[in-house]
Amino acid sequence: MAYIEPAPIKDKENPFESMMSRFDLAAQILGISDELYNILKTPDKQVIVSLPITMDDGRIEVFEGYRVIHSKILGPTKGGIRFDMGVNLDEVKALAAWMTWKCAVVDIPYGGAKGGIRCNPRNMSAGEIERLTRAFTTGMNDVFGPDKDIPAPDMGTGPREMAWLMDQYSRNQGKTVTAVVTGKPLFLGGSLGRQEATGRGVMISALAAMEKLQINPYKATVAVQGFGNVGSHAALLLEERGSQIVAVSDISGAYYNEKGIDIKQAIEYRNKNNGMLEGFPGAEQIPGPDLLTLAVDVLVPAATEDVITRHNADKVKARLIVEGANGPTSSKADAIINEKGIMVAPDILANAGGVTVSYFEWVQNRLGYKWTRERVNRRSDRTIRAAFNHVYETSKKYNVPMRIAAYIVAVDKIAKAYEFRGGF
Ligand SMILES: NC(=O)C1=CN([C@@H]2O[C@H](COP(=O)(O)OP(=O)(O)OC[C@H]3O[C@@H](n4cnc5c(N)ncnc54)[C@H](OP(=O)(O)O)[C@@H]3O)[C@@H](O)[C@H]2O)C=CC1
Ligand SMILES: O=C(O)CCC(=O)C(=O)O
Repeated sequence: MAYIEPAPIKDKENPFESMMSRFDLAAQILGISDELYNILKTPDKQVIVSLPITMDDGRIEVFEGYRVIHSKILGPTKGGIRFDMGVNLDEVKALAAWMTWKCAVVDIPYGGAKGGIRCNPRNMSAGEIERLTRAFTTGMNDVFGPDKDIPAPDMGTGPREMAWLMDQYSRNQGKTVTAVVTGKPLFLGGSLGRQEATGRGVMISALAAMEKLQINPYKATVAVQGFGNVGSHAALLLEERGSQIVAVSDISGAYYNEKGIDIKQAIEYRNKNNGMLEGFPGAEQIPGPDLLTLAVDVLVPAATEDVITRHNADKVKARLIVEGANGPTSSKADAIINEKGIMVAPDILANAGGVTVSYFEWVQNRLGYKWTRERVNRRSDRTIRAAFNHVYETSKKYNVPMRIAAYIVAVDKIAKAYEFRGGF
């Protein structure tokens, strides 16, 4: 079947619409039935909880928390929890569906889910964040479970929040249940390698794509948007493989040095500077959005959704985009990026290193055993490389861009699972 660009969406895009337009196209190419299409376009479950929290000044503030279970056809559902002011139901629905596709692309036995709380963790004390995390966990007591739905970190959350979640769930159950959440601190059942796993998967995907494009990683220049868990580890690991990271950014702006940024120095600076790059002396500050249109070989958007849009896609100069973030390219931008011949290692492939090592963490928790860092890295590198090759071959087979190929791989697998399980 010939490749057709996704149908343009009339009004402003939102992440759910962006996700759906790619899913629609993959479903059309695969010729999946209307019945199955209808099942997959609607999440299995959407839960919203109201969370009244006593703030440090004695006021009671009410937050809204979400968990969306997209599909459990391939196993218990998996997906991170985001603390951010932009969290809303449509975003969480898109992120949950992306988890379904992502787990299928890397062939791990999970369905997809995602959660979040609309809040600004930067303006909250550790005590307030802890109370919020515990209240959310209790609110989701019937949703979470090591065989049902297993959360993990995402934007604005990390091992600290996962420890509180594990502790609160365990208190509610009257026993310690480490396997209810992944991305935990090492001494509480976390896995070696999970912290850097998403960035590592980005690095492995970038190297695999550079090989296809015949870009020498030792001569490649890279710009990385977002300097949190994913962006900073991706930058460090690509630098270690010989590439020159010429720009990094966070919410304070972008930092550019044509001779290359010392990423270890940037990480140390950020860690001492309240988590921010602001004032970083190793580079010149430029406006944040300019990072996306720099003349580099590789662009790694690793911050948030819809940063490459129809408004700036024609100005992107990179030959390769490796998506560390979920949904950084809007579906309207896809057409422009494809027209320009830019290869995209899509989010549901390139950032799947995180959920892959989360799966290894869950396996270790259930075995009551600890793997070495080498074993974790070896297995996750192998998983991402195999997934990359599968998606690349699929893109050749159907003559479609890598993103649509990744959706085809995922939707095909899930369609078969529904067909074989039946029971409707
Ligand atoms: N953590 C994980 O394992 C996984 C994460 N992802 C995805 O990767 C992305 C980043 O997540 P993660 O690294 O965990 O989140 P973090 O909260 O650790 O980091 C987010 C980073 O992005 C920056 N940022 C946010 N908005 C912008 C913006 N508009 N322009 C530039 N920088 C911005 C933040 O800056 P500041 O600190 O100044 O606010 C911060 O540096 C998300 O899309 C997430 O869903 C995907 C797979 C797994
Ligand atoms: O590690 C996980 O289980 C999920 C990570 C995540 O939320 C993601 O891949 O977007």
